[in-house]
Amino acid sequence: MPYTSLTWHRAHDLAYRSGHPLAAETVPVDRAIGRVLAGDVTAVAPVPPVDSAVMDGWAVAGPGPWTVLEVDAGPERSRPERTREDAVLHRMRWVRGLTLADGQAVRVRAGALLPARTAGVLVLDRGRVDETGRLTRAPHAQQDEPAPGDHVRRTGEEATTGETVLTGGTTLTPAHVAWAASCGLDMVAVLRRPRVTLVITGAGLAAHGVPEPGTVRDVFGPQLGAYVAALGGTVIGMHHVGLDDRALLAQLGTDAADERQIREATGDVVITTGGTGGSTRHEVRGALAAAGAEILIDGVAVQPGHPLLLARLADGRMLVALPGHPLAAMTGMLTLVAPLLAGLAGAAVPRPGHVRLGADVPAGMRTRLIPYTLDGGVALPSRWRAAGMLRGFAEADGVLICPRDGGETGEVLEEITLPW
Ligand SMILES: Nc1nc2c(c(=O)[nH]1)N[C@H]1C(S)=C(S)[C@@H](COP(=O)(O)OP(=O)(O)OC[C@H]3O[C@@H](n4cnc5c(N)ncnc54)[C@H](O)[C@@H]3O)O[C@H]1N2
Ligand code: MOO
Repeated sequence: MPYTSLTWHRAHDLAYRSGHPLAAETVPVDRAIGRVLAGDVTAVAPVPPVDSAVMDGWAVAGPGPWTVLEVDAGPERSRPERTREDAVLHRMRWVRGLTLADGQAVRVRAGALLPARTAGVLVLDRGRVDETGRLTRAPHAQQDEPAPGDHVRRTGEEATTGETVLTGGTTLTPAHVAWAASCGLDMVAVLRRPRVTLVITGAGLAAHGVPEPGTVRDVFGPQLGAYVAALGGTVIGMHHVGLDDRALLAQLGTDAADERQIREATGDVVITTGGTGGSTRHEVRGALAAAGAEILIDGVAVQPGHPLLLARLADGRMLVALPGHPLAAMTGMLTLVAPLLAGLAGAAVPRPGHVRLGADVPAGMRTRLIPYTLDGGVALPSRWRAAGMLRGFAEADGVLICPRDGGETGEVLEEITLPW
């Protein structure tokens, strides 16, 4: 038996837990932002991989004064096309093979590789080189500087080879990806994004312009794909299904007979809109029953979005049926689709935040999901919050989860921040 009239929190939790994490795939690090790591990532080399200078100056060994060693000009010197980069690379190769003896120094720039046996870096304005190439400390420098290790970034000071540098389950940010790159990684294993098929049902849905009286402009076609993407899914197909064909919902999947149906059958989630409430309430449910689907949730105790459905199809895919009323569908995405996709993607459960009310909300029949705007740090509930309205949601900074008893100005309520 499906759960009926579940509380928002229980429905949200059940949707999260009903999605089993998908298989992993390996992707280049720079394509992994926003993806969820399939497992721990370890450093393939120490970070940093070599000792390097933090400041411009001289790498020195021994107490000083020092003789500043100079690289010879190199074999390419005579070549007219020799670039500055050639010279830098030539110098780098020279430093790589160099071991300083006590009393020797080499000029270095910030970030540059240090020769072996470097004790520390004497900062540029704290040393003087005379015309014979002899380096001494400037009059204002301390007599024992640089101290051992001064201005040196040591090999492995951030991470050692094999150390765990990112943990599985992390949703990768640009900063994570930069860190993975500096740990020497080219590829990372991430969980596959959930693949979603959209099925928009209804009669008289107009794709363009101002609809004739009695028809409606389709508001799901233009935005559900982007909404799904913002929640971490990938839309693999979008279908418009007329009223007479709602029963066809049952066929989207298992009995694939052509290439298109096979593609759909490999998806993970089906989202339908319309046909969930009132006179049409048997249409989607009937199609699901005919397909042998297991209905997990039939109705959530919220407004708008009460007639939401969550089902598991016979082939294992999950189906969310959203109501046709536009705001009810939009908030239904936050109630069931956001946690379902997070669960499938292996990401953490999206937890509600908190915000202080800037106006009273009267009591209602159920928990209400109310679009709000932030004004000076407090939440102003939108006037445009009925199930058929989109204006409040379009302007919103988030959606309040307002209890049945309502809320008073100054009270802190739970809220869901929008994913865009
Ligand atoms: N007698 C009862 N009537 C209704 C009940 C009820 O319990 N008893 N529940 C109401 C609630 S709550 C909701 S929510 C709606 C759910 O409606 P459906 O899911 O059946 O949606 P449709 O009938 O397919 O469409 C309703 C309405 O929504 C608009 N719509 C639909 N699709 C689109 C679209 N792609 N773009 C823009 N607008 C769309 C359109 O105005 C439809 O007429 O049921 C209540 N009724
Ligand atoms: O749940 Mo319905 O969304 O109130 O109109």
